[in-house]
Amino acid sequence: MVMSQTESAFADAQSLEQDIAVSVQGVSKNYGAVEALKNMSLDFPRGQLTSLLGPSGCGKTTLLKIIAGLLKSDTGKIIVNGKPVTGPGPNRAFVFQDFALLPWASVMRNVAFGLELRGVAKSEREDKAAKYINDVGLAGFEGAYPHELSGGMRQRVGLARALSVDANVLLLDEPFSAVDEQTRRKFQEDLLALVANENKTFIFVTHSIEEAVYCSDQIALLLPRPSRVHEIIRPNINRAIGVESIRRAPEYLDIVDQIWASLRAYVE
Ligand SMILES: Nc1ncnc2c1ncn2[C@@H]1O[C@H](COP(=O)(O)OP(=O)(O)OP(=O)(O)O)[C@@H](O)[C@H]1O
Repeated sequence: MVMSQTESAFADAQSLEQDIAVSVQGVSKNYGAVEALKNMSLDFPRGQLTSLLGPSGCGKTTLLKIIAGLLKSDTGKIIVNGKPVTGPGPNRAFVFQDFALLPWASVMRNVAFGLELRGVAKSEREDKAAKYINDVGLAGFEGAYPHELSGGMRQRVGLARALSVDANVLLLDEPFSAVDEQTRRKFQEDLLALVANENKTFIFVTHSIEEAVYCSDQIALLLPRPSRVHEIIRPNINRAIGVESIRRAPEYLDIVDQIWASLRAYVE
């Protein structure tokens, strides 16, 4: 039997054997009577971008916070680089939805802030911050303050700060939700370049099926009530054909349709 690309995207995920950076093992979390996560298990391959995709309320942010060590699970454990998570740690950096920048500090200080908290000397932290300011496309804005920047630029500051602390796991909670479509697309390209060049593990919450299929090595499709991993999909998009061709390619559109079919019942 010949498998379609869509079928093989789903099958590949099952036969995957890889170096796992983050492993979620039997994690449950209740908020009072609300079962936000129920016995969830999920692995995140090292050096890859995994999206958490699913309808509102399926526990994506909760899972991200538990991985970050900002929230305790009721049952189960999180293993990062082979060790159980007991709280926040330097191997993970969180990029918040609202970017969480210091309004009174320049771009340079904001980006270097994580290193400042760790006691890294000023010249060393500014060298490092300068590299990531450049990598996220903000060269020339080192002295600007958050209120002088657009939403997209502030988001880049948040990302540069997360990159500069040398965490090998980056947790991004809907980083593209507050920006216009054009900025979002540019940012997706930059993110893909970072994934290719940085050998870091990216865990990325999104509501957008198209974005998940375009950007991800792996998509964990979560469904609610009770929240669970419905499917793991590896899109295997050939990015060499260029953005515009990808967005029209039948294999890309097939995966988008198949995910939409799974989600439809929960959003109508
Ligand atoms: N602090 C809290 N107290 C009570 N209930 C909460 C709390 N945080 C989240 N919840 C509930 O837990 C469930 C999962 O929430 P969570 O924010 O993790 O979902 P999500 O998939 O990230 O949602 P969204 O896509 O809307 O951001 C939801 O039903 C939410 O209302």
